[in-house]
Amino acid sequence: MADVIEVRSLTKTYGSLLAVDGISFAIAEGSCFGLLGPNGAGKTTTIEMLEGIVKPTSGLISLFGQPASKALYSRVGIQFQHTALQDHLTVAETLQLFASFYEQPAAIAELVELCALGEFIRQDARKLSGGQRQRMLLALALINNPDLVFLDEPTTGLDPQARRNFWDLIGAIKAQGKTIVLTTHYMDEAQMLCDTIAILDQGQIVARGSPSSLLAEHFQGVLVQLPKANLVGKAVDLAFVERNQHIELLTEQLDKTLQQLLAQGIPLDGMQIKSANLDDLFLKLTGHALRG
Ligand SMILES: Nc1ncnc2c1ncn2[C@@H]1O[C@H](COP(=O)(O)OP(=O)(O)OP(=O)(O)O)[C@@H](O)[C@H]1O
Repeated sequence: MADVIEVRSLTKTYGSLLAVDGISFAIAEGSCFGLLGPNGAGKTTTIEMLEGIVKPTSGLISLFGQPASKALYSRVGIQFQHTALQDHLTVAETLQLFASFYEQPAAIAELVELCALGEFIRQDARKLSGGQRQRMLLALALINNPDLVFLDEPTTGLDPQARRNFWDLIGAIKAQGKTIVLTTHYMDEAQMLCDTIAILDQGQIVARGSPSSLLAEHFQGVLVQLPKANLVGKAVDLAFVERNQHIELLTEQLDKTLQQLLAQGIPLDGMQIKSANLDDLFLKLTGHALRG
């Protein structure tokens, strides 16, 4: 499949600060690509360079197989976290206003159905719930019928149900063959939606691939977590790492590990067994937690 975005040695400096440090990656057509990382990692700067909003210090960005140019951005839609909306317009009027900016806008009725805006289409666009507002902003991002859509933390602040509804919506957009670039602070969201992720840390990509292949590559087995209190006065003869209030062991042989713990007199009360997730991956790769 063709690459919709190709980035080579992309760098952005602000004075002496190297915000994005020579990163390279490609995003395949029709895929959902997630850019992840802690605060200050360089995600927004990277996305804004891809969106044509911030000028790179150096490096190359190709869109749809050609060097990025103003004309190619007509095929791009962007859902901003903060979009200025005009006062006293309903959702329907806001959609019509944004559609009027384009020669060939998407069919509004289809967007209303896709983004489930029908229930609140006559409401003031500035007086919507968080989930409703995000769905409307997504419809606005799709109003020029783009082939490539940027979603910047689209579910931040939404309740779990509204987040899940939004995930379904992203799935529906993907099913239309559009390519999606997503930033999110929610690792479950990235794991659920993204075909490929890149984890940024201090301006560099520290891991890139599909969530499942990255997890399989870095974690063979399961994680066993035990409260630290269980270890008081015991000498543990197994490799583990300390987390906040518990220790964590990675094992491929769960039976054997549990037997070893019991043989060393370590109680298993409060034990949890889990598969590694993207938070664990980030911690392993960088030595610090993805969220503070
Ligand atoms: N316009 C700017 N001028 C100076 N420094 C900037 C500017 N924009 C970003 N930075 C700095 O560049 C680094 C990367 O910032 P960026 O906003 O890209 O990170 P981020 O990963 O998006 O973080 P967050 O999750 O907090 O939004 C940070 O150290 C930030 O302070």
